[in-house]
Amino acid sequence: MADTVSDDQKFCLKEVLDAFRLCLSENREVYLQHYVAGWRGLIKFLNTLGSVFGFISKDAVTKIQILVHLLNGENGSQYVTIQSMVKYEQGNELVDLTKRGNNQESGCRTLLRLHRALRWLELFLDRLRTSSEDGKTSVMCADAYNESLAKYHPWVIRKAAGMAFCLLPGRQAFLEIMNVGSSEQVVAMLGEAIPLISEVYQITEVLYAQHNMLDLP
Ligand SMILES: CCCCCCCC/C=C\CCCCCCCC(=O)N[C@@H](COP(=O)(O)O)[C@H](O)/C=C/CCCCCCCCCCCCC
Repeated sequence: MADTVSDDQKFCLKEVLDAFRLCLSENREVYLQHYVAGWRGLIKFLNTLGSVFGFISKDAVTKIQILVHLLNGENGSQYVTIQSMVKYEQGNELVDLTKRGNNQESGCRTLLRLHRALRWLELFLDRLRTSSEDGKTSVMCADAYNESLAKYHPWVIRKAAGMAFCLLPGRQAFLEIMNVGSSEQVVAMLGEAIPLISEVYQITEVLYAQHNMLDLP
């Protein structure tokens, strides 16, 4: 029977690993183009999980589209790295710092939402990597969410997310979707990917803290 998912829509952990590796420049700047590519790869995974996860995927896609639009726009050269984006948007008063105003779709605000989600991803993947064969992905996902993203979400989103987590496939099926090979191979690749994701997260966190932008509305 023909495969209904075309190859470029299929999730591949290696693709995500490569994107996050390419994110980092020699002087520890973060290339926005590869950051976006990493998220695009992750969304493919989300899309394999069914329509219950559609509201999460939709929000992530919207945010990625905002960043792609800025990258491809007339000021695209200012958006090559997260560092240059922050400098440009702050220097030109393109960021709403305390309350939502004219810049609701600034690159800085949009990326901050994905940045917070990246912390969830790091915590979740680390649990997945170190869990036993009978570990429950729904619990790992919920614990990682409660430790990171949940504090930024209103009750209704937390509730919907919690219900969706209960429908996650088991650990073995989860590892198979990664398209890497045996469980051992997936675990080894996660061991490579997590430090890269963590480094990108830390660099962004420090940058946003230096510019007092960790609480953008
Ligand atoms: C290595 C592969 C294995 C893991 C693959 C994971 C794939 C995950 C892909 C995407 C993750 C979702 C990213 C969600 C970004 C959410 C950003 C956000 O916080 N948005 C909220 C605030 O935005 P504004 O209103 O201020 O513009 C927005 O309100 C959120 C709406 C949607 C709900 C977000 C719930 C997030 C749950 C994260 C866990 C995803 C579970 C995936 C299960 C594998």
